[in-house]
Amino acid sequence: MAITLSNDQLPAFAQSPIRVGAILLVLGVVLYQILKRSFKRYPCPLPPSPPAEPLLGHFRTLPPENAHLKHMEYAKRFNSDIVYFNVLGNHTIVLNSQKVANEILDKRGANYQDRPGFVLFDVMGWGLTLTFMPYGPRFKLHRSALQHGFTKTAIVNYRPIQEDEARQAIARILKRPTEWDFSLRRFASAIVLRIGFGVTVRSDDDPYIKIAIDANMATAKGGNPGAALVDYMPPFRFIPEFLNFSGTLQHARKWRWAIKNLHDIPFAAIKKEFDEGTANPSFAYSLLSKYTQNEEKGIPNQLEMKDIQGASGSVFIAGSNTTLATTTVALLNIMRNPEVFMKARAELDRVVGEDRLPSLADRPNLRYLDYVVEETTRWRPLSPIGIPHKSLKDDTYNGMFIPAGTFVYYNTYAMSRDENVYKNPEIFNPDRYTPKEEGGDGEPFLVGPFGFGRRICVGRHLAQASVWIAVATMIATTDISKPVSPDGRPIDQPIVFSTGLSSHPGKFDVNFQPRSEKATRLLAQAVGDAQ
Ligand code: HEM
Repeated sequence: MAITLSNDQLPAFAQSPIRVGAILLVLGVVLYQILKRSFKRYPCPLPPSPPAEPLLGHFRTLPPENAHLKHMEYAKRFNSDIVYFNVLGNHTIVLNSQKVANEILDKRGANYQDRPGFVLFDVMGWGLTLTFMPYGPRFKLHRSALQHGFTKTAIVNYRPIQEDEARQAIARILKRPTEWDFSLRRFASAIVLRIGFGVTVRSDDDPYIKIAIDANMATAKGGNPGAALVDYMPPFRFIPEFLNFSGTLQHARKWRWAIKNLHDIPFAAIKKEFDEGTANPSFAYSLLSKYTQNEEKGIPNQLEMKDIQGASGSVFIAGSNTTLATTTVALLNIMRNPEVFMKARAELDRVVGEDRLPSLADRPNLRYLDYVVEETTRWRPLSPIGIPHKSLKDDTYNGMFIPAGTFVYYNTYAMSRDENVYKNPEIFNPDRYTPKEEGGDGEPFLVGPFGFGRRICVGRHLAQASVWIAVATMIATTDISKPVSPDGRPIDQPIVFSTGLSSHPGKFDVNFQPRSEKATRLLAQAVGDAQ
């Protein structure tokens, strides 16, 4: 018996013949690409991989959640620290050890400095953002400008900003302890807005905070970079809206305004102040100065105005949520491990004393606090399987073939749990880095949390300094412990980490108490009337 469906019984996408045609066309092109890549012959075997399905390859094998854990299992099962996947015809490898990540991404970095196309993020308005930029002349210009702007030496200029924002944040936490997460969010956003664009956040309801929240939300809801349908089918980005059945592409188009605001509003403010000669020093300021000097000398500018705007926006998007999540993980561990808290405070008291607040100039003398920050990024790397690189040319490693265009993920989480390197890796233990000559285990710092090779995080020194000063100021002025139940027992809270390309801890409660009247006075003097 034939079943006939009326038009309104069909799913929405099937009600328009043009839509159906467009979908079939997209599917046809995808199919062609999958077949073309899947049946290609290579000079030597690809790295080991689990069984694949026809056409889909490993599309359904790759776990959408907690991928780092599944990849650790695969590495064990195949006894190989490189595992291969074919995702809809795209070659993908996952590097599961520090050694292989160094060999491939560091030592052969020139070949692995491309990125997969982050088309959705481009549509959203992040096209001039280094993190999502493919290898090419524009990448080189942005990379060089940002690398130069955030060297260990260059960031010394930003210390007063970091110290000021850390003190303001801790003073606010002591006033409104239950809103500690908002204070840390404001801290992380304010630092990158001040350093990136030279604009200052003056209150909790400052319009810049709203701009930052909107931009972060729009970006987070875009899903994982490189994982949307349009990332696999770039021409699909031009599809007219009435044919657009992709929720993520609809979202990206709808929220472009938020990313545009983030680029336009702070930049217009700094540009005006720059022209009037009243701008504060910032990354945008230094690029604008260079631009003007070149113009005056008649030297052609390689970075156009829109590049300066994009590169300053990169500082915000790459530096705000990352710094927030890392500071939050540090706080979580300080709360859970009273012995770490007491040891860090004893070190601060010994070196800084109680008559002033710690500053970044004290950092070389406060080694244990450095270990706390290093242990934070090892214990819970922000990007458990990294932000993927892409290879430019065919390569062979240990008899395994890595075709040009392969997406390369690095499993930093697996590296952080490598028992050949880290004893009891689940334990948060900053002392693991104490040198052997001093009776410690002399375990190495983990470099993977900030990536590898020619795409390594350009803001890593700045980020570590921001987390460090927040933690130092917190420990010096505030007693931090677990909340207690009505019968006086400390409450252990289960913490859920979000999964995806970056992993953030969910909200938890903390018992914050002022350490002493003196400490509170020092904070109040330092922040003045800032709220
Ligand atoms: C604790 C905080 C941070 C963490 C954990 C972090 C981590 C990372 C990671 C894993 C990558 C990818 C590296 C790779 O692909 O190999 C990256 C890239 C990047 N980070 Fe950070 N980051 C942090 C803070 C910052 C800050 C404050 C800035 C500001 C300047 C920044 C700017 C960038 C940029 C521009 C890139 C893209 C580099 C490229 O693609 O060439 N990051 N970061």
